Amino acid sequence: MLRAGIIGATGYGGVELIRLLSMHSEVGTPRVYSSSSEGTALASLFPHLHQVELPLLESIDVPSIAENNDVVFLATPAGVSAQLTPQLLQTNVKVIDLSGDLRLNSAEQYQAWYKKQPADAQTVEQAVYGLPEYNRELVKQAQVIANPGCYPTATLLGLLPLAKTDWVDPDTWIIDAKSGVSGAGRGVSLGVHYGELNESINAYKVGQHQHTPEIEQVIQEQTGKALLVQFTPHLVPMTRGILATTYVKLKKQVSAAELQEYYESVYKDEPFVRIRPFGSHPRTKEVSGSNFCDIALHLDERTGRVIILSVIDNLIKGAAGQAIQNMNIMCGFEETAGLPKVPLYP
Ligand SMILES: NC(=O)C1=CN([C@@H]2O[C@H](COP(=O)(O)OP(=O)(O)OC[C@H]3O[C@@H](n4cnc5c(N)ncnc54)[C@H](OP(=O)(O)O)[C@@H]3O)[C@@H](O)[C@H]2O)C=CC1
Ligand SMILES: CC(=O)N[C@@H](CCC(=O)OP(=O)(O)O)C(=O)O
Repeated sequence: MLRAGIIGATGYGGVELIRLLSMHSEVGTPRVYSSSSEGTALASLFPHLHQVELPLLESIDVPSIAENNDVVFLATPAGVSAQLTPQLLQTNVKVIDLSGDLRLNSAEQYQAWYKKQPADAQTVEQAVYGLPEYNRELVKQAQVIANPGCYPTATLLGLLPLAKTDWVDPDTWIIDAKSGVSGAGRGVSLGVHYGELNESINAYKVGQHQHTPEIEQVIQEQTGKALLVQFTPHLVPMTRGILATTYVKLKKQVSAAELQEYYESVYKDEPFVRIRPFGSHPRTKEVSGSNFCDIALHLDERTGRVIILSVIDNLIKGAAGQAIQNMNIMCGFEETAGLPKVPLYP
């Protein structure tokens, strides 16, 4: 059995990793690590985990973590992986980082968008961006994965097929995305207070969200074109889910049938991307609890724009599920192992 450890096990990403790993036939009972609750039983903090067999939370001691695990997930806030991952990589352990610390190639970009000290250049260079649909071969060989951000996952899976064609004007990408509040993690702040959030919707970090350079970097890597995207995230009063609505201007005439056929062919062998009928309206509820990204295409002939709708569960395809998908690929397991086959509904 694979030995897996989770640092940041008391957060939303961490407990979702525990839930999914508990259903994985190739992985043993994970070890769980905490910077604040050493010696505590996780089930005393999370009663829903009551029957899951787990050891007590352990402190974060790198030599002991490396000795006792084959794979370590970091479900920790920005800044932590930049410190821990270089130490973990001195050993044979594989690392899957759910935070944004290892995603941006440029230290200047990381500092500018995350306002934190970047990881050392060698660690960042070693990290493979874990979007399996586009980087599967690199993920297979990787020792360290930068698990993609939740908004970039939904956005890039929707946008990349079209970005790779010469059908669109690359300077016209606009992404309008909405997230449930679990995207902000378990920590409390005024913005995620029930009374502030319920029956309300707001944009935030307009023109300043840290996932903007991540989306631009991956488009450039995948298409060779450097470009700027307009990305606006919104907070909506639901627990889970992201809907990304992406707009781009066509520069060639393309029919609805061509678009649909093209997307279906790009993703035909992908276990976690489902192309919906042309002109449909995927709901976050229809992927909730699963590792699916559902995508629907629209064409507005009046304005000459394609509109791409993509939905994911931010905690699964946007975080813990994609991390396990990456682990499966790195370890030679079935890519779908441990990941729910049917979403929760309603
Ligand atoms: N929520 C989501 O939908 C997504 C989250 N992410 C990213 O994944 C990471 C985890 O997110 P999420 O689980 O939501 O966050 P949470 O805030 O829910 O949990 C983070 C955990 O990190 C631990 N932690 C805090 N400070 C430190 C520290 N200095 N050193 C070590 N551990 C620390 C805490 O546990 P303890 O006090 O026990 O150590 C805490 O429970 C973040 O980087 C986030 O941006 C990425 C995609 C989606
Ligand atoms: C709703 C909400 O607040 N979402 C978070 C998701 C970002 C995240 O998870 O951050 P990294 O992936 O970059 O670490 C946000 O917008 O900051």
